[in-house]
Amino acid sequence: MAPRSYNKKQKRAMMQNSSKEEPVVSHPPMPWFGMDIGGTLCKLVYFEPKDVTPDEALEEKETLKNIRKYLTKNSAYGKTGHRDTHLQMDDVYIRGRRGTLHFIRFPTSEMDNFLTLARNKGMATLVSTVCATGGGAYKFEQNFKKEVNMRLHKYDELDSLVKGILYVEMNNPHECYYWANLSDDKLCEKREFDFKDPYPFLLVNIGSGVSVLAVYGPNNYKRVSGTRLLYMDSSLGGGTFLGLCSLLTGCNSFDEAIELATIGDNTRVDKLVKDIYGGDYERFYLPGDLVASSFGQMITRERCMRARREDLARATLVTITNNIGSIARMCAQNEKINNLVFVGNFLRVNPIAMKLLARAMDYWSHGTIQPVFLEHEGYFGAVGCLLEIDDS
Ligand SMILES: Nc1ncnc2c1ncn2[C@@H]1O[C@H](COP(=O)(O)OP(=O)(O)OP(=O)(O)O)[C@@H](O)[C@H]1O
Ligand SMILES: CC(C)(CO)[C@@H](O)C(=O)NCCC(=O)O
Repeated sequence: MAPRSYNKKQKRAMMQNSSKEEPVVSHPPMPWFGMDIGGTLCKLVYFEPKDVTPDEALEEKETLKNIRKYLTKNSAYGKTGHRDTHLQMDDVYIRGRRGTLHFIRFPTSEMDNFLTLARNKGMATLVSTVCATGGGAYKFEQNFKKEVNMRLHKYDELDSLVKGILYVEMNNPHECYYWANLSDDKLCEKREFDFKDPYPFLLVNIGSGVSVLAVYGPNNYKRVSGTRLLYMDSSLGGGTFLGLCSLLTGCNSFDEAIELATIGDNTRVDKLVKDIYGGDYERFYLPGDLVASSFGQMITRERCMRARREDLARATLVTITNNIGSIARMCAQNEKINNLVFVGNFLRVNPIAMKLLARAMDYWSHGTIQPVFLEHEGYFGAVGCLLEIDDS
């Protein structure tokens, strides 16, 4: 992958929706939202126009003004809604309009409360359509119609994911990074990565479940992993981690699970090669520190009593992450693709998992695979479907 050689302005001109030659089109009415309603989290991307003309401002309905103020002045909405202010993207173009992208998330289980709030804020009085993707775009379609008089324009989640990644990467020079100095935890750090000429790349989306895509070009990809395909079953994902961790530790949130895992020690829970061999299994080059059996120590009462909540959280994180890493590696081998990109909210506030994945790829590929991570982790589907906004 060669060094980045185009500047912000050139990149904008390259964007499909902001070409100067493109005829002026009429846009759907504001507000413009993209929603990715996933199995665990609902991601909402809001485009705030910054090029509003005085005439437009005069015409703007009071409700719309209030909604804009509510969304952009707060960073917490109720008990569970959050705006990720550190991810905000200013000065971006969508369909020739200049504005700011705001990134908001809330648990999908709170959908009823979200719809009630949206209705109370007057959304139902705005004749509006929302671009939506993810399974929830289908599951909650009628609720949107009934509660807030909104028609959902549904888009496929994997199309939106790829589209969103390409758009965000084009508009944010600091989007991609990798982990350098993996062998030394003290020196291990994030470094910017150049994403120019990335094709083909294997895209591993770790949400509630895991989807693996082989991406050959902007509009050319295939889903290579899933239960319906013979050689891979990826039903362990971020949801499995959170589910198991909640059961085992009694934690109440993903953030708490990660905090516990950060101070935990999985070797008090897992059985290592050295627990079995007393050292390395030299004949087959298995180092003593390798996990031979995840949770393998938890077979005696005494060991179970000694394992702390944080150790259980760490062991759960290591088990699930390594499993996902193996699937990614096998897919990469099968598809003969060396560029790997990991996304999805499982990686949110989760450097442990990212470094584990990076180390696993490095180890198994003998240094030929260097996985890339993206700052906007789980928001690409929502961005991608927002870009679909059209006159329909
Ligand atoms: N605040 C959070 N609450 C719950 N889970 C979180 C949170 N932050 C990160 N996660 C992790 O992210 C995962 C969800 O990721 P993501 O939002 O990408 O997927 P999703 O769209 O909900 O799922 P799917 O695409 O499979 O339908 C959870 O399973 C959990 O592991
Ligand atoms: C079902 C989806 C696509 C929803 O985003 C995702 O959770 C997933 O890819 N799960 C893995 C399902 C499988 O094993 O094919």
